[in-house]
Amino acid sequence: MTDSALRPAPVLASTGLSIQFGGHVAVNEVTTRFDAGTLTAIVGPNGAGKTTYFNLLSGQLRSTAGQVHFKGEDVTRLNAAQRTAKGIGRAFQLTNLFPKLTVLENVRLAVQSRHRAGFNMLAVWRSRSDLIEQAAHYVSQVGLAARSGDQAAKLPHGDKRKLEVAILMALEPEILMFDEPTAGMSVDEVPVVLDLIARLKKQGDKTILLVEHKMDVIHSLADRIVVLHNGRLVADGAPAEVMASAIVQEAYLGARRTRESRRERAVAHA
Ligand SMILES: Nc1ncnc2c1ncn2[C@@H]1O[C@H](COP(=O)(O)OP(=O)(O)OP(=O)(O)O)[C@@H](O)[C@H]1O
Repeated sequence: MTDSALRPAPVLASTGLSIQFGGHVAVNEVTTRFDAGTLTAIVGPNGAGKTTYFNLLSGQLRSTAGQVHFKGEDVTRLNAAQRTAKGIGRAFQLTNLFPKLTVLENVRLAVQSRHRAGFNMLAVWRSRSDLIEQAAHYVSQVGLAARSGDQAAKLPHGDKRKLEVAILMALEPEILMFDEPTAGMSVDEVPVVLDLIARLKKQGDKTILLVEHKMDVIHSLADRIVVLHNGRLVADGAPAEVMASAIVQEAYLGARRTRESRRERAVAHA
């Protein structure tokens, strides 16, 4: 029996996935799979196509070629809401918060929408206090219990990002996608969100995709790294192996080194 015959079916897979904006191919025939219970970091230089690839997986963008499969089902033609209902959840950078509602109300709406998405008729009879209790659980998991009654709009940036994570958790998706979850956070806020992602990973039943620039974050969390460069997948494997590969040194670290050496030269000349 071959290895692939022994391997369980992936939770999410892309096959030849591509998108073109005018003459520019932002994601170019990306074929890969994401297995249950793993955390994959998607890395690459600025403009490599990471966010666009995320948009194609979650349905925010329609591909110009290729397919997306979720648990074996072709979801390529489904829109973002339909994919969310199936279990592909994505934390949005502040765009899915209701600014006038409180922290708890925002999360409660996510809990409610999950019950409706499952066509759970019992949900109709579910008491309001039950929904609130569930919402409060997620709010406290992200460390926002003290801010439950605050309006989302009035939260500092870091707390808004935590609220996004609470909303995502409340949807209880099988796949959790985070696009630079700590971007714009202060140094003391970063560990809270990373700890949350680490805890989600420890549960073992979630498939997590993470676009991240911070190498220390990737090293501490990722089981696997996928590298995009100019829209193409150029490396895919265990973190140590991928980071040591010549193509990554060239495509990703090379770009960073060039910036660093430019900075060093500037300092030397100063
Ligand atoms: N809607 C769009 N229309 C035209 N070009 C786009 C669009 N979205 C992305 N692009 C282009 O596609 C390429 C990939 O962009 P993308 O944002 O996916 O890169 P990224 O790897 O996420 O970059 P960063 O790390 O800077 O966020 C870039 O050249 C970008 O300018």
